[in-house]
Amino acid sequence: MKAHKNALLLLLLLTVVDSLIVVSTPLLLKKIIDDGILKDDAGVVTAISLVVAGLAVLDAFTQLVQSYYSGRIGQGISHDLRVQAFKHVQRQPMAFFTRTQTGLLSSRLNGDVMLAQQALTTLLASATSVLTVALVLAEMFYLSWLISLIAVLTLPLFIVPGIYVGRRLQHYSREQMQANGELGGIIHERFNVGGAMLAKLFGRPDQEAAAFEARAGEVRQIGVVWTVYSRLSFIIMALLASLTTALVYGVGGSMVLNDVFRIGTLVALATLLGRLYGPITQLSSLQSNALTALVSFDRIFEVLDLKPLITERPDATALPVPGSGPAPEIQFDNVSFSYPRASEVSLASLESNVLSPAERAKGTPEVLHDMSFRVPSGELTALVGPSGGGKTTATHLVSRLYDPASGSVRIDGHDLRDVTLDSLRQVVGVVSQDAHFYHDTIRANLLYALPEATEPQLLEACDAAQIGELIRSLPSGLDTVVGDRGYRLSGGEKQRLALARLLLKAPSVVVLDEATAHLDSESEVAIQRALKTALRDRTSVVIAHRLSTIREADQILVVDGGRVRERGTHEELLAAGGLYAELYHTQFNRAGMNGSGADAPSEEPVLRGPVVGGGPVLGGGPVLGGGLGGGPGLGGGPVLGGGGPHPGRRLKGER
Ligand SMILES: Nc1ncnc2c1ncn2[C@@H]1O[C@H](COP(=O)(O)OP(=O)(O)OP(=O)(O)O)[C@@H](O)[C@H]1O
Repeated sequence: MKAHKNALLLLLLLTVVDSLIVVSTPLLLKKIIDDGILKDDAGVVTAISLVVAGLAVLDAFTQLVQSYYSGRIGQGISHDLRVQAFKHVQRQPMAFFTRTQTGLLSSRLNGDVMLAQQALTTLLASATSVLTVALVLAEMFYLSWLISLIAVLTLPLFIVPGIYVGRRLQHYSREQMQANGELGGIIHERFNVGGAMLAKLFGRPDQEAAAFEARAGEVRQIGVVWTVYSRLSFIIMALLASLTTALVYGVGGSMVLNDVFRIGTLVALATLLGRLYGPITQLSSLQSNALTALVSFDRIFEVLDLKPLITERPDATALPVPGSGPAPEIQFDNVSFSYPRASEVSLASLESNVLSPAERAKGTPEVLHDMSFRVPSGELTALVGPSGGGKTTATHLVSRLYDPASGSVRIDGHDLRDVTLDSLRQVVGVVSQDAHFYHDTIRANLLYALPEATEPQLLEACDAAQIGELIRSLPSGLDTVVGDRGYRLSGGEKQRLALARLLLKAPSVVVLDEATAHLDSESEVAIQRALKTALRDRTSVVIAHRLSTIREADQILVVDGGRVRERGTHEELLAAGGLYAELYHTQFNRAGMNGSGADAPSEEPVLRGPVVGGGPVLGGGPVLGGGLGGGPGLGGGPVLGGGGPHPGRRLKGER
């Protein structure tokens, strides 16, 4: 508000000028009639008419400038709010985004800000009416107290319905906003690429359309009631204004006949009355506008008041920049963790399936229990284990998407809660299984990691990630647009592009969720090569699904039930004959159905060579590309060659 102080002062000044013009015109009209027309003085009539015309033009100009400034203030405040809310939501933890429905959030950040701004602009305009009303009433009392009293006595008839209608409007505004937000949420969820695909494969379009229509019907219903209420106040006021004008002419006319005052005074009073109802009408909607603004501000501040769960300490220190020394080591010290409860991280009104407050406050079960391990500098630690064991959760703690409930996660001895978020982001690079890309060019998506990267740097990273040749073969090269969420790239291409993005960022710690089933064998080979480059000299934690990666690991952690059950190298763990050995045998036996024995030493770890599909998968998902040890495996025969692109090929979906 401070930033808009000057504009506000100017607006106030313009309001004074406008109000003075409004009250001076009726006095001039009185003079034209009483001193000009009634006294047959053409000079007075002409002169004063010209002054009235001049004032009318000045008034029009004043009002124009007034609306510019009130608009500027309203828009300025909404701009500040919008930007502040965006930055605030950026700071929210992942848990906020996993719970929040995007459509509702976007309606909050867009729709509510817009409504608040509209209401605020109208409010500013009508607040200026207060001065006009005061001056008009003062002048009316000066001209005739009786007629003014009649006018004042009618005021409650205007204000009472205004208050009632305002309350109803507030109620329906809130309902309308919520319903619109939910409608937006359905559209967003059903029509983003993932949702659209799911609906095509599993959905029942007729039922979905019917459900949507029912929801849209509710929006229509609320909209109709809202429109009626918003018109109602104006209709009542227009009616009352007409009735009182008739009354004033009736009473005032007989006063003129009885020589209480002259006709000029009656015309001045009638004109003033006309000028009174305009601002009063505006003032009576002031309340409903104020309420609308309040509702919207309330909804925006509800978001702004949500404290981010992950924050940076004021005295946080920066981790050493990548490349300034050996890669740091990672340490988990007695880490226990449970996902935050709903009430801690999100707002009930932004979730589609609203839980009761008691359910929202209920604690969630512990997912990681007293987990301790060390990933030495520059080494690779593979996390394996059954699905739901806590591998992904553990990796989330390394990039501080969440904080542990007890114990600590350290990078080079620094507790992550004590380091700056910015430096942590520089040090830790993450590649998830289903890497996300913005609906933009490949170039823009890569530059997201390193905005100052040159074209040769971009291509170099792409080459190292085994995707350079493919990109060069595309008609638009780096300027090819990847579809929404990268849907025009194959799974393997996406992971390689994600690796190129990681290489550009050049973090010293890499957290990687290895791709599982959706890769063709060609991609597998390319990915493994790319991985080799990406992980070299970096401290890495990999949720490993391929035996080749697992065998490359300096250390394997078998994570099950939120605990590290076993640790060691592939050979050590096999020899120990525990859970790892069991997983290995069952998975491998499954992969090598065509006769490769459980311990067949034949599969070549892909990380080491250009050839060969995969081995068995530990910890989830079927295997693509069979092991060399026997037969084709689950997903196809072994592959030779480096997985390069076919010349001139196009992206998925391109014609
Ligand atoms: N956002 C979340 N909120 C609440 N619980 C969660 C959340 N994400 C995961 N969990 C729970 O945490 C436990 C561990 O899940 P996690 O994803 O870490 O397992 P995982 O070992 O990575 O499994 P997978 O191999 O299938 O990916 C599971 O019981 C899961 O249901």
